[in-house]
Amino acid sequence: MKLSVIDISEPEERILQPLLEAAMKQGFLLVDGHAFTQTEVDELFTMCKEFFTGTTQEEKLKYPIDQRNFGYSSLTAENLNPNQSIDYKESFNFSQINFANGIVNQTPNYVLNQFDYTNPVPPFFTERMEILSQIIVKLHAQARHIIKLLSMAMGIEDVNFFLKRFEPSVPSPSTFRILRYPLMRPDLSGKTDPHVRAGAHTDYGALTLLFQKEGEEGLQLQLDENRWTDVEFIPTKHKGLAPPLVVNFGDMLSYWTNNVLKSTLHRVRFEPGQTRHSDRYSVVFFFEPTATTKLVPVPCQLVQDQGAETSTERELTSLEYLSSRLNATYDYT
Ligand SMILES: O=C(O)CCC(=O)C(=O)O
Ligand SMILES: [Fe+2]
Repeated sequence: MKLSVIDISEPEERILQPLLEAAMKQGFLLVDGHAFTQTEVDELFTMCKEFFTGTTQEEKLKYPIDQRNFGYSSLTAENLNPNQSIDYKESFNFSQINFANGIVNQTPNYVLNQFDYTNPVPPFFTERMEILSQIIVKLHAQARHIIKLLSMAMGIEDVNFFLKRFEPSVPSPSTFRILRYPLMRPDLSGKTDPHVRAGAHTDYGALTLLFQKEGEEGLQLQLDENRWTDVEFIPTKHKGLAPPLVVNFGDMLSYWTNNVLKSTLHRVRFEPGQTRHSDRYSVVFFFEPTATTKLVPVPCQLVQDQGAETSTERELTSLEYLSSRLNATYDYT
């Protein structure tokens, strides 16, 4: 299936309607005309591969994922859909990011009151922080641009409504994540689908940005009950740019908008007939409102119409919402 492509370098009046439609109907779209060059994305993927394949397991395990969603998660540690499948992927998450400068593990530790736990950043990444920070700052800026377009498309009176709640230097639970899905997987107790790498899930947060890589298909969406479709690769229209970013909407944004914006079920699966010769790498940015943002329904007609019968008394913050979902996923030890 080909997703709608929204070129954010085009005039707003041309893209707002298709953007809103994709957000409401598919919950997934591709964003072209972004700020990433092919060269920098290639460099980023090379770095990921070097980290996962060039670091010993002993070293990786010095940075176990913690309650701030920072650190390493080993091959079978996270199960997105434990009833149906066992995931087979390893990842490293960076959180507590100051998006004004892209420095990770830096903003005041907003969960320190609850968990006095601080993973350091592995030397592999501190040595490469300049490239990483540059990418991270850009991802945040791109996500802000997309969410601003969305606020215009949704007809929110204050067009800066979202921008004010996604300030770069205010602490947020946003996370930058790199992943490796191994080509081969062992028979994990014979339980369920051996081709799954990441089980069916919806994302927990607001907006997810994902780099596409040619020849690295595997992401699938569920648009109707029990029908999975592959996200097909689509090249950019701009010379020198990386392919369009895959953008999807998570449960928090759906909740915040009384389900006007769709959070779509997706998974990563290597289909048996596919000619795949190597592991798959993935780089994901989870863009979240600042930690204390209250998720009271977004003030616009579209959302109000939808939520006539739901309470507007909600006081849950962005951090509370996300933490409860993450705590249900990980077994932090
Ligand atoms: O690697 C991918 O293509 C998807 C990853 C994903 O869905 C996630 O990390 O939430
Ligand atoms: Fe996801």
